[in-house]
Amino acid sequence: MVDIIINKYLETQLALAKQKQESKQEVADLISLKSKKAAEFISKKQKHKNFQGNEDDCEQLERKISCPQASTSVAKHSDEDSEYLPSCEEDEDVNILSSAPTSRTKQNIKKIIDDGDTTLYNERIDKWRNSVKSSIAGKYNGVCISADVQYILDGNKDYEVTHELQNGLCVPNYIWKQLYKYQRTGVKWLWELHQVQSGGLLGDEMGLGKTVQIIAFIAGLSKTDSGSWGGLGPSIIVAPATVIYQWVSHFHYWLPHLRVAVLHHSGSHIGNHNKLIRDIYSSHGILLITYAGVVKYIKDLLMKKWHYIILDEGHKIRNPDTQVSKLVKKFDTPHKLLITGSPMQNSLQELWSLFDFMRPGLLGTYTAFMDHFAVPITQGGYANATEYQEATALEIAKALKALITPYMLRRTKAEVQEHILLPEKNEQVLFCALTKEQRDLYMGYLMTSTVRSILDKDSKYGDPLRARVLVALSTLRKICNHPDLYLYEAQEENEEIDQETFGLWKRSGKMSVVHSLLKIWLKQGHRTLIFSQSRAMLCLLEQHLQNHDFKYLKMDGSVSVSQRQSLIQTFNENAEYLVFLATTRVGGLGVNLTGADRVIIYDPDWNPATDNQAKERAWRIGQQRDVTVYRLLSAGTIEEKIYQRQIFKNFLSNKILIDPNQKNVLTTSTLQGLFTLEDLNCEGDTETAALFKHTKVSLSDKISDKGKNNVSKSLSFTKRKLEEMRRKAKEISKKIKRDLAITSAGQEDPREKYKKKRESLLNPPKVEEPEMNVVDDRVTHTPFENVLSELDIVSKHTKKDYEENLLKDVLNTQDKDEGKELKEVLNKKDEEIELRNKAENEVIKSTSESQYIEETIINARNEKNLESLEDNNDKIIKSKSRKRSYSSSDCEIENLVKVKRVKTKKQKKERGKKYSDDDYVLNKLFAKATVKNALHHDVVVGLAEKEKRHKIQVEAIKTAKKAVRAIKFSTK
Ligand SMILES: Nc1ncnc2c1ncn2[C@@H]1O[C@H](COP(=O)(O)OP(=O)(O)OP(=O)(O)O)[C@@H](O)[C@H]1O
Repeated sequence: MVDIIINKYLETQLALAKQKQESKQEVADLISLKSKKAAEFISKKQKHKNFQGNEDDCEQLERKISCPQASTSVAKHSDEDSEYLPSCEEDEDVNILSSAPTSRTKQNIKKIIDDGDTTLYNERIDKWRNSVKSSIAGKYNGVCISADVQYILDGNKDYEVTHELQNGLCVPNYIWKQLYKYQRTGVKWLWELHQVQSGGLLGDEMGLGKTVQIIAFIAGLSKTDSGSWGGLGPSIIVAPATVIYQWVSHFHYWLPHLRVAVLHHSGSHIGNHNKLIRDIYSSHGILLITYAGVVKYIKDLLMKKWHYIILDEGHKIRNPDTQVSKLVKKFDTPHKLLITGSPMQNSLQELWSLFDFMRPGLLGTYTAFMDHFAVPITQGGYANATEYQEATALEIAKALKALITPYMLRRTKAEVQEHILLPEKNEQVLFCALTKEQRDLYMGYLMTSTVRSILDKDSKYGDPLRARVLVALSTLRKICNHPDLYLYEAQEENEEIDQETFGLWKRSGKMSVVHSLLKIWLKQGHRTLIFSQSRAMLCLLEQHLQNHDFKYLKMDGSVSVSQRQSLIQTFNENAEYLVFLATTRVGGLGVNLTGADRVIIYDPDWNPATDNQAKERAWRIGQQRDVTVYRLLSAGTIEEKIYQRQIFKNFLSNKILIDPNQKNVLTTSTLQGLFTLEDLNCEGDTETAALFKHTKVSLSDKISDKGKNNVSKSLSFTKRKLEEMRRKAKEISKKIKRDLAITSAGQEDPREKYKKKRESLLNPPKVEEPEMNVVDDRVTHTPFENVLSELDIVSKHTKKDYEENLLKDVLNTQDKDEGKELKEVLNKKDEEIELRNKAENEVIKSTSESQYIEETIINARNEKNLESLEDNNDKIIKSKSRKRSYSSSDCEIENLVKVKRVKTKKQKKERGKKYSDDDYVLNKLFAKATVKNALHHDVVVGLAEKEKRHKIQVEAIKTAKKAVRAIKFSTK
């Protein structure tokens, strides 16, 4: 009877598997009707909508989910949050110039005041002088703290003395002495350029103090009587809006006597801007201006001859065709400096544009450069390049590097680590599973007419392909972030949203990861920066933080420029704020956010530099704690493709800036490839994880290995005790056999029989392809298998639960009569199981004991004051009877058979010590199956294989020489 039922069950399962296989081909039918309808509806709506005009949506969304900080009177800014579209050149305050400064943050944030207003400037100077006087007299008045005042307070007498460089630049001692060695080299290099009347590019990695080096150099100029200006002449610094006030505060600290005014509506100057330009010009001060400001005031600025023009985050002019790039090149001075930590981001033409500003002609004309340098280097960079192309690319890259090296100074953090002693940084890419809802929406959207029209070569749609592709990609990215960012578009204007479920973290794979991370980090005492491309996503994250009582600050394009720096300072100085939310474009550039030691990059940008800039906000001089960066990617989606694109771009810039020998592993991607949802491969890897297998973080291995090592090293039972344990295990094993023999006398061992059946159920004939589930079996099984090997007998208990579940499943799949029969069988089975339980419990007891013993010994090994393992073992054995049960209710995660270990308080504490915070976090994420794979980002981007010697090398060198000749010729 049992046989028949089980056979029937098997047949049903096979039929189900077959059905599944068939239905996979018609995946459309699997998609929930609601999602499909929504996808079509939104797709239609998008056709009538300008794909960039989603600022209004964002404002509305903020109001609808009633973020308390959202004000209804917020001025509309089209800021840098270009919401998922490839990076553009716009400055972030293009529209802010004409609008009144507004803020949605209710925190009491103090504004930083520039020297635009003459009276305020004079007041500041008076305060500073008094502070200097009082500190010299040993009675510091506590009013103004600047570098020189601090220097005096530190007991230094030579605050007025300067350090003279070769050929006369005199840098005040109080600055010079505080510079790191490599920063002094930087100042010397700037002075050399100055003497040969040349511009240059200071390209040190983010956070190495480029601002400080520039200020030290300016301080030197202001103290040096040389050149036609007799020292420092009036100068302009152009910077992104967010960092304008950071410059002000740096100048006020390092060089307090200098007048520094902001030409922006947020500045302290009131009235005609020409008056401010005149004032600053005549006082040989510094005029700070945004990139958008340059466009606005260019005529008035060009009326005067300036001593220096310095572009901070100068990569803003990387596109030679933008208005601002063309305008900044019009300033008539040889002293042009460009500062950026990301000199090359997407393509080689960017490098040309930067050099065209500060060293015009060095790289020839644009066309010559593209033809002879950019094209061969890029071509040779693809994985499918011929050997000749590769060799040529290498030689030309070397030649280019040699050309630019004298005018570009770039040091990496690794190179100067011995000076700055930065803490460790751990950067990983986490591949997060989509939720079922996201997956359905994603697949649904891939089948809409919008996507079909893109992929259909004979499409009759009239609008340009690029625009349609951008709309579609942006939609897919929204789904990856949170289903509601997408579904929201389907709502009518006045429709109220369901406050209960709207933006719920559980509905998004990546948000679930953020939720887990924040919970753990709160306990571990970390503070976090979260960057997203999109203001709308930030809104959902904000709502989540409010719902969970996280204290946070938020900075996006709607925060007024004058308050951004104060907001940053508030976060850095005030540990009660646990999270700083920012859009990547506003908060990710140029600012110091060292108050945080954890960074989450929620969604990837097409431009790797944007994400790199963002993560560098925390890992920079001033950071005291180890930093961990997590880049979140939705597995199998467009986000993986974006990440791959980032890697290629990184490779390209590394080839020029670091090592021309760098080799690429990526091929070009097709349009079709962008519009797919990739499944995991047979090894459970996402596409990118498979490509960069060697960079994978395999935490489960790490932990189990650690465990194993510890166990093997720490097994120091006495011979007598080991014998005792072996004897006990044998007894138990005999008892089990006896019990089973009684229950199945004369029959084939039902346990064996059932085991066989179960095996065939668990491993049915290969008709079914692995399907990518919300919970990733493979990831969850890996740790499980590792645990199995360690806890062989214990795992049987959990396997047994699985068997029971399988049988229960049968009840749901059969019709009623069969169900009755099955119930009877199940009851019988239950009896068998109960009997077996009894027997196995004995085994489990002993195993849980030995497990407990093992763990305690591992922990005990780490104790400094461990008396003796012998004594400890005795104690453990005495207390063993108290710690023994494993129950199926311990299984917390869907599809995951998890063995919960029994832990004492002491063990928990020790465990914390044993694994780092990051290991613990990843372990949790893997266990929850929200993360499928993790890669070490640094290893992925730093792929530097040793170049093979090619026979055609000589030929390549010749071509490179020709290219250099062509460039030179083109400028004549
Ligand atoms: N010699 C120094 N002494 C003390 N602090 C320093 C020194 N050099 C740099 N710093 C501090 O290090 C931090 C980073 O410096 P800065 O903002 O100049 O870096 P950056 O290279 O311009 O970064 P980014 O490229 O991100 O704009 C700042 O807080 C700065 O005050």
